[in-house]
Parts: sequence; structure tokens; C-alpha cells
Amino acid sequence: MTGNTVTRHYHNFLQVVHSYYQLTKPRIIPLLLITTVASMSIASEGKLDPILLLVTLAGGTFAAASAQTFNCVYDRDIDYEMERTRHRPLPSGRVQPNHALIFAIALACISFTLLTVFVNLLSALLAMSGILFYVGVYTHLLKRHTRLNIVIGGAAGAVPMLVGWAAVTGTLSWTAWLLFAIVFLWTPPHFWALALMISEDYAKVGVPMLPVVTDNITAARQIWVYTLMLVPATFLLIDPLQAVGTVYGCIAFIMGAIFFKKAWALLQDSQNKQSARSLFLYSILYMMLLCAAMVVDSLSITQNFTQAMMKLVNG
Ligand code: HEM
Ligand SMILES: CC(C)=CCC/C(C)=C/CC/C(C)=C/COP(=O)(O)OP(=O)(O)O
Repeated sequence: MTGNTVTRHYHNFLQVVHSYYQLTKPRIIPLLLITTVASMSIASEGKLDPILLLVTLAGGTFAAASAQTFNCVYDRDIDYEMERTRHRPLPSGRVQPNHALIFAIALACISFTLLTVFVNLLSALLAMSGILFYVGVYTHLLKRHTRLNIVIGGAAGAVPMLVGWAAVTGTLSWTAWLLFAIVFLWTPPHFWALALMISEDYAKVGVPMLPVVTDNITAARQIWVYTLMLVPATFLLIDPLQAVGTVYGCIAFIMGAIFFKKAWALLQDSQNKQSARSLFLYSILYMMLLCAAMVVDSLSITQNFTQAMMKLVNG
């Protein structure tokens, strides 16, 4: 083989690896992992075993990547029709559907094995149920058939919170379900804000996203309703003397107020794509900072400070 041929083979190999990487919709996975870290951090009250953290995140990454790859296989017909998704590996013909399917199954098997062997069975089963729900319920049953697709399907995106909790404690508690509820209530504003920007694309392929089957004002009203539930739900986690206190409380209030402001602005002018874009981008920052604050508080830096202050105040 000449040097040129070796370089060409190497280049082709990198392109194949990149295509498989793209099948996993990698830009979404970090935020799913951030929610897992937050949940693990609260569950362990800041005393998180770094090895357990790494293995759980690896298992979560493989599970989410598997779910997204299955979704890419199932949706390859509509992905071909939409401008935004046309260049994905399957519609553009860079990966064969049966190869993608094998890849998705392999990722799920790796995830299940990692979590079962090195973490626990509950976390593994939860991750698998996340894949099944996202693929079977959201992608197959709901996405193309009902405007409630995101509302119900959003449960899949909230599963990493449960995986994180189960990884640390081996069970699920009320706090775990509250964390689940926070991501569940966050998903409709997150997604409908985006859908308001790209509703033409979804309309073209007949996917009944809320702004497609109703109108912008109805979608903006629904976003407002979910914001009204989301922000107070985040406050339920505040407990100054326990895992989540001062920093989280401040972030939840301030970031919640900005969420209200942006959702209100959209409600006032639901045709304004700029307002929708602003809310969509903000929703991501919101979830990131909320989770970061959970981690900071559960590391007990501020908890110790609050307890010291309380002692001082109470004499
Ligand atoms: C059923 C629930 C959800 C739906 C339908 C949905 C849909 C979408 C879509 C269509 C995009 C645009 C991606 C693109 O440009 O191709 C997006 C972006 C994004 N989503 Fe969601 N999402 C959901 C839940 C979640 C959850 C639970 C998380 C994490 C906690 C998340 C995190 C993100 C992030 C970080 C981006 C930005 C990615 C980028 O930088 O382009 N999403 N979402
Ligand atoms: C624990 C575990 C396995 C969790 C998996 C949860 C998961 C993969 C959530 C992602 C949600 C998401 C980004 C949907 C994209 O919607 P879409 O596919 O309809 O978007 P599209 O129009 O871009 O294809």
C-alpha cells in the first residue's frame, strides 16, 4: 500500500466513525448527563464515589446514544424530508439502516452490562426503560400521531434523573420523583419554543407538534402553563438544612423569574421567532445552572455555612 492509500483509508475510517457518532445526536447527551450528576450528587449528599459517577455516566451515555440511534433509524423517512435533519447519516446514505440498528442494539447491551455489573440492576433497568419509552412510546406511538407527543414522551428525557438516583441508593425516593418531575415539566417549554421556530418543517412531514396542529398563541399559552408548574416545582426541592439549600434556592428563584419573563414575552407576541429562540436557548442554560446549583449545594459547602449562621443567629 502506498502512503496515499493509507491516508485515504484512514480518512474514510474517520468519516465512518464520525457518521456513527452523529447518529447518537451527541449535542443533547451532555445535558442529560448533567441531570444525572445532579441527581447522584443529591442522593449521595455530596459524598459521591468518583468511580461510581464515571461508570454511571458511561452507562447513561451509551443508553442515550442507543435511544437516539434507534430514533434515527425509525425516523429516517421524515428526517430525509426536513431541511434541518436531511444531512443526518441515514437520510444522506452514509450509514445503512441495518448497520445503525446493530449499532443501537450494541450500545444498549454495553449500557445494560456496565450498569448491571458495576452499578446496580435498578439503574440498568431504568436506563433500558428510558430507551424503550423513547423509541416505543415517543417515537413509534406518539410522535406522528398526537399533539401530546412531547408531553408524554418527555418522560423519557427525565429518566436520567432516576438512573442517577438509583445508581447511588439502589432505590427511588420522593426526591428522585421530584427531580424527574422537574425535567418532565421543563420539556414542553423547551421543545415547543423550538417547535415555534421550525413548525414549517414539522408541518411538511405531518408531525403534529402543537404549533403545527393549533397555532402559535395556543402553543405560547401552553408554554406559559408549563412554566407556571415548572418554576414552583423547582422550589419544592429547597431545604436549607438538607442537601439542597442556599445556592440552589437563589438560582431557582432568579433563573425561574427570567424563565417567567421570557415565557411571558412569548405569550405577548407568539409570532416572534426571536422570542421563541431566546426561550429555547434559555431553557438549556436554565437546566444546566439548576443542576450545577444542586451539585454545589449538595457538596455541603453552603450547607455547613448555613448551619453555622443558624447557630450564630440562635445563639
Ligand atoms: C421528548 C423530549 C424532547 C424533545 C422532543 C426534544 C427535542 C429537541 C430538538 C428537536 C432539538 C434540536 C436538535 C437539533 O438541532 O437537531 C433539541 C435540542 C436540545 N435539546 Fe431537547 N428535546 C427533548 C428533551 C430534552 C432533554 C430531556 C434534554 C436534556 C435534559 C434536552 C437537551 C437539549 C439540548 C442541550 C439541545 C441543544 C442541542 C444543540 O446544541 O443543538 N432535550 N431538543
Ligand atoms: C435514559 C435514557 C436512555 C434516556 C433517553 C432520553 C432521550 C434520548 C431524550 C432525548 C430527547 C430528545 C432530544 C428528543 C429529540 O426529539 P426528536 O427525536 O423527535 O427530534 P428530531 O426532530 O430532531 O428528530
